[in-house]
Amino acid sequence: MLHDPNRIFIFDTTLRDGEQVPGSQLTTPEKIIIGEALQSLGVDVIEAGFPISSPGDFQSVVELSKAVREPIICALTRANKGDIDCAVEALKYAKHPRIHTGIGASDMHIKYKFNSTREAIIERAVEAVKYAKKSVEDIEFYAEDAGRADNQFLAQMIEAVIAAGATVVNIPDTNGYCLPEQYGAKILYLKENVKNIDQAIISVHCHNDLGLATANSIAGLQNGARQVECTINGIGERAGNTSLEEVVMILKTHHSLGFHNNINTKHIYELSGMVSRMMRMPVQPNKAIVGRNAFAHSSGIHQDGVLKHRENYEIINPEDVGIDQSEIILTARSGRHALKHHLARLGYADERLDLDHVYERFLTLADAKKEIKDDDLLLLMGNEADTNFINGVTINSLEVICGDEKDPSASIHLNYKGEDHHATANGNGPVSATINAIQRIITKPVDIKEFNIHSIHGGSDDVSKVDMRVIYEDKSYMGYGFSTDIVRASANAYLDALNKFV
Ligand SMILES: CC(=O)SCCNC(=O)CCNC(=O)[C@H](O)C(C)(C)COP(=O)(O)OP(=O)(O)OC[C@H]1O[C@@H](n2cnc3c(N)ncnc32)[C@H](O)[C@@H]1OP(=O)(O)O
Ligand SMILES: CC(C)C(=O)C(=O)O
Ligand SMILES: [Mg+2]
Repeated sequence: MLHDPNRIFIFDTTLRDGEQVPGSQLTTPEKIIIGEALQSLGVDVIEAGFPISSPGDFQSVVELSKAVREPIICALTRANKGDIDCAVEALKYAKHPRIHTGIGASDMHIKYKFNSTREAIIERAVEAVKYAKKSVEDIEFYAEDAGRADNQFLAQMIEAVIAAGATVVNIPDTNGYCLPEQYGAKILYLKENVKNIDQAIISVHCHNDLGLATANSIAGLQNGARQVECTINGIGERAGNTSLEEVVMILKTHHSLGFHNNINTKHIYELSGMVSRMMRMPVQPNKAIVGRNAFAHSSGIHQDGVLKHRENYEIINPEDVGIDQSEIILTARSGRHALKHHLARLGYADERLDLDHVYERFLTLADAKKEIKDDDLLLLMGNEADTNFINGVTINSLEVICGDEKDPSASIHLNYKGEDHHATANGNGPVSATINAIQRIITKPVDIKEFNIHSIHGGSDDVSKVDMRVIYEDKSYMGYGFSTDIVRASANAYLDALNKFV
C-alpha cells in the first residue's frame, strides 16, 4: 500500500458520517445499493457504519461486508473494548476489514468531553489500537478535533498509536475550523515530527463549517496525506464533509499535483442522484460538479463562448462525470447565438430565419417567463400570423364555414411574396378546407405525413398545439402552430412548415 507515493486513497464515509444527517438514515438494502455503486465508482474504502450505535447499523455492516467485496469495509468505534468487540463481530464476513477507532485530541475535548488529561487520553488511544489489532490487521486511528489540537501533543499521540499498530492515522478537522494553510501545516508538522510516520498513511477528514472542507483536504494532500475521507454530495454532520466529487475532479483537473487514484469519474453524476434521492438530501443547484447548474450556461456572453468552444467557459468536460452535455438555458439574459442554437435544434436552421425579429419577440416573452423552454420557442415560432422568416408567408385573414347543413369551406387571405393572395376551398372538415385553400395559393406539391393536435393544459377553452410533418421534394419539415382555435392552429403549423422551404 505504501509503495506508490502519488497514489491517493479515496475513503468514502457517505454511509457513516453522511448518514449522521437527520432524516437521511438508510435501510440495510439501501446501504447495499449505495455500497455497490461506490464499489463501481472505485473507492478504496467504504466506511459502512458505527456498529455499536444500533442493531440496525450493526446489521448493515454485516450485510454490506457480505455483499461488497472489493473495497476495504470499515467500521467506526470509540476507544473502548465494547465498541471494538461489536465492530469486530460486524466485520466478520468482510473480505478486507478495517477498524476505525479513536478519541478526542484537542484540549477542549480532553477537558470538557472526557474530563481527562493528555497523558490519560494517549493511554486510552494506545490501549484501543492494541486491542483492535488483536482481531483485525488493518487499524485506522482518528484523533478527533485534531484541527484544534496542539500540534506537539498531536504528534506525540500519533507516534504512540502507530507504535501500537495503527496503519492509517486520521487527522480530522472535526469542526471545520482550520484555514487551508493551517491544516496543510499541521499535516506537514506530523510528517516532519512523528518518527515512525513512514509506517502509516496520513488521512484527511475535513468538515465544511466554513466552506473549506475541500480546500483543507487538498492542502493536506499537498503536505503529505495520502488518504481523503469524503462523502458523495458532501453530505455529513452539520455543514457536511469534504465532497468526494470535488476532490476527485480537482485531482483530475490539476494534473500538475501529480496524484492519481482509482475513481471512474463517469459514475459520479449517477451516484450523486442516487444518494440525494435515497438520503432525501436535495443537491443545491450551484453545487460544484453535480449541481443542476454546474454545467448550465444562461447568460448570452457565456453561451456564445461555450457554443464557439466549450472550454471558453468549462474547465471540466461534463462527460467526464457522466453528464451528456452542458446546457444552454434560454432566459432574458441570452443572446442571438443561444437562441439560434436552440432554434436549429428544433428544426429552424433556415438562413431565411429573421433572427432579429424572433429575438425581439423572444426577449418580450423571456422577460415575462424567466426561462424559455422548447414549447415556448415552438409557440413563438408557430403562433398566429406573425412571420419569423424573411419574406415568410403569413395569414392576413381566415374564415371558415362548417356545420351540419354546409360542406366545410375556407376563405383565406395570405401575405405571400409581399402581396395579398386570396383563395377559397372545400374539404371534408374545416381543417382540410383551410389546408386546401392555402395549397391553392402556394401551389407546391406538399404531403402532410403527420398531424397531431394537443391541448396544452386540458379544458375546452385551452390553447391547442398542432405539430405537423410535411414532405416536400423528398425532405421532411416540422411545423408547429398554436391558437385557441384549432383550425387557426392547424393553419399556423402548416405555414410554419412551408416557411422553411417556400
Ligand atoms: C465526530 C464524529 O462524527 S464521532 C461519531 C458520531 N456518531 C455517532 O455518535 C452516532 C452513533 N452514536 C450512538 O449511537 C451513541 O451515541 C453511542 C451508542 C455511540 C453511545 O451512546 P451512549 O452510551 O448512550 O452515550 P452518549 O452518546 O450519550 O455519550 C457518549 C459517550 O461516549 C464517550 N465518548 C465519545 N467519544 C468517545 C471516544 N472516541 N472514545 C471513547 N469514548 C468516547 C463520551 O465521553 C460519553 O461518555 P460518558 O457517558 O462517559 O460521558
Ligand atoms: C469519527 C471522526 C473520524 C469524525 O467523523 C470526525 O472527527 O469528524
Ligand atoms: Mg466527521
